[in-house]
Amino acid sequence: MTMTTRAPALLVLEDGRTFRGESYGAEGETFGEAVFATGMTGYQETLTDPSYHRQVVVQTAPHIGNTGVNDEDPESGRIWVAGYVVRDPARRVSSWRARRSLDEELAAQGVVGISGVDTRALTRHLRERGAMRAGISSIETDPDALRERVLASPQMSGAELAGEVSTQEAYVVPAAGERRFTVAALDLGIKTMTPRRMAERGIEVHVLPAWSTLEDVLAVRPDGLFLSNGPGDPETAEAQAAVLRGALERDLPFFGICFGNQVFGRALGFGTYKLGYGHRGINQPVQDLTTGKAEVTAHNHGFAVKWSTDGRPYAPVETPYGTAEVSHVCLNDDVVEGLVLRGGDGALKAFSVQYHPEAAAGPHDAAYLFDRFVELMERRREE
Ligand SMILES: NC(=O)CC[C@H](N)C(=O)O
Repeated sequence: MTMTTRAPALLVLEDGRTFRGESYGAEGETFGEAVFATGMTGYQETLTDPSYHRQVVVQTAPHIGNTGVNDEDPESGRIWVAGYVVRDPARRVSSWRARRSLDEELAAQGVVGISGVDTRALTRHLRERGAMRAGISSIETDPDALRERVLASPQMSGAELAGEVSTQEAYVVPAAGERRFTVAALDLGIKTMTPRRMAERGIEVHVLPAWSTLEDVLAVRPDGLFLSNGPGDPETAEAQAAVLRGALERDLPFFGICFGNQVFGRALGFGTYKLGYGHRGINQPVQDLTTGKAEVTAHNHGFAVKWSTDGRPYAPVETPYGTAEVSHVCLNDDVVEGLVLRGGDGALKAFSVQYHPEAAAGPHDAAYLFDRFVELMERRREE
C-alpha cells in the first residue's frame, strides 16, 4: 500500500483560481461544487454520504487516508463525492480495520481526486468567495480550457438530486429486539446509520423511494414519518413537501434530518436559501433553545431555512398546521438548525434538525433527538 509516482493534476475554480497537484484516486476529469469539510476524522463516512453527490469535497485536515478503508464505516453502497481534494495523503495505512488504501478505493470506484493542494489556502478562498463550481483534471494542462468546462457545468442552486441517490425499491430495516413502532422513512439520500439509530430504539423502518406518495407512506401504517438528509436544492423538493403536509394534516408524528429539515421548513411555508459556504464538519456548536443546552454536532449543509425574522430572538410563526418555532441555532453564525411544530395545547407535533444526530462520523451529543421521536410517537399513541 505504498504510493507510486502520480500524474500531474489541475484544480480550477470557476473564478479562475488554480491549484496544481498530483492525481489522487482515479485519473480523469470531474466537475462539481467545491465545498470544504473540516472533520479531522471520518473521511470514509464523508465520501459515502449521498448528500455530497455532485460536490467536490476539499478536506481541510492535511493528512487523509491514514486509517485506510474498512468495510464497516461506509454510509451507503458507494462513494458519492464528485471529486476529492487533499493535501498530503497517507503513504502508509495504519489500522487493524483497514482492508485497502483510500487511494486504491477511490481509483476502484472511479473517483477523480487531486493531492498536494494547499487545502487551507483553498478553504480560505472558498470561505471568502463562497462555495463555487470546480474542475479537477489529470488530462487537461491548460487552466483556461478547464475553466471553460467548469463554467459550463451545472450549478448546485436549482439542482434536483434526491431522485438520483434514492433507493429504487422500498426495504425494511427491522427493529433490534422487540418492535415498538413503525416508521416510514423517505430516502432522499439516507445514511446507513440513520435507520440503525431508530432500529436500536425498537423502530421498524420502512425506507421508501424519494418519489413515494402519501398513499405509499400510509400503506405501511406508520406511527411516524421521517425525511432524510440528501443532496441538492431543497427548493426542488415540492413533491416531498406535499407528502409531508398531508402527513401533518393527519397529525402523523414527524422527524426530519438535514434535507428533511429544509423540506419541513418549506412545507410550513418558509423559504430556503443558499449559505455562503455552508457547514461541513464534526465540531459545530449548536444550542437547543428548548432546553438551553449546547451540543457539539456533525454538519453537512449548504442550504438553510429562512425564518421570517432575521437573527435571534426567532419569533414563533402561526402556520396552518400549528405554531412553528426555531428550536436550534448554530452558535457560530445563528443559522437556523432546527424547527418544532406545536399544537394548540403547546404539545410537540413534529420536529427536525439541520444537522446530523446519527453522528456518522461525529460526536453523539444529539442522539437524544431519536429519543424525542420515540417519545412523540409514544405520546401520540396514548392520545
Ligand atoms: N446533508 C444534507 O441533507 C444536505 C441538504 C442540502 N443538500 C444542503 O446542502 O443543504
